Amino acid sequence: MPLTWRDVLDILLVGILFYYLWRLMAGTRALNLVRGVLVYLVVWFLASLLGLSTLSWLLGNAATLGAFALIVVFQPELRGLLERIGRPQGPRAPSLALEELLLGLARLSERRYGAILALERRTPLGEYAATGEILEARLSARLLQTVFYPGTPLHDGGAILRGDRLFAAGCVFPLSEARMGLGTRHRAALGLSEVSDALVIVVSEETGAIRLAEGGRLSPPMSLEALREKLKEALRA
Ligand SMILES: Nc1ncnc2c1ncn2[C@@H]1O[C@H](COP(=O)(O)OP(=O)(O)OP(=O)(O)O)[C@@H](O)[C@H]1O
Repeated sequence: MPLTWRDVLDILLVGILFYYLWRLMAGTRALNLVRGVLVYLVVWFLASLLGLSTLSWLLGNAATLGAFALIVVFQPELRGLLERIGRPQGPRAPSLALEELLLGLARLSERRYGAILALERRTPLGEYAATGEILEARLSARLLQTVFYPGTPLHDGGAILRGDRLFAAGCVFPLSEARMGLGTRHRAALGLSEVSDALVIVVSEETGAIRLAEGGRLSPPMSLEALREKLKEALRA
């Protein structure tokens, strides 16, 4: 059968689809899943090819059950994936009071006030804001210190920035499953960055170190200068 332009288009689109899926999954647990599924399919294929009927029957039946099990186990990743596919395009964030934010972070870090701050971008974080207290207050360095002052009812949990407003505080973020040798504050920052496009800043209570979680990756401790550049760049994109 001759190759038509439709076949070429078909192959091209499938290629692009796989390329984007691969990019979306890079650095997530889902990549291990894909490798696992590929090994499974190869073994299944070989079993059928060699006529190993019991093994191929077993693998065939387990595949149906396994598909449902995978949907349950990888529900957070699938959710993150679908969210990224459906994310609206356009400006990523309204104006951010960057210098006020950096000043606040500097104070939190000096004083070792543990903090977790999510900068909302295209993914609406309303459902996480609803787990805490809605503040809708103009962001200031002093407000940040007040919210994260140890012992206040709102210091426990994460805060959400929407543009130049501190939208909510005391919020519960989803915990990442990744093993990284850090506590729940860092796991919550990473977790939220896995299921949304938020930039999540963490200040460690133990060391005062500032890190940034974005797209399922947590940075090493970074200086305020580096964070300023990173935020400028990310919010421009
Ligand atoms: N799911 C969550 N969402 C938002 N914040 C959370 C969540 N889980 C824990 N936290 C915050 O993390 C705090 C516990 O931090 P923990 O000491 O376990 O973390 P850590 O990563 O070791 O950070 P640190 O270096 O600050 O000690 C809690 O008091 C709470 O404020």
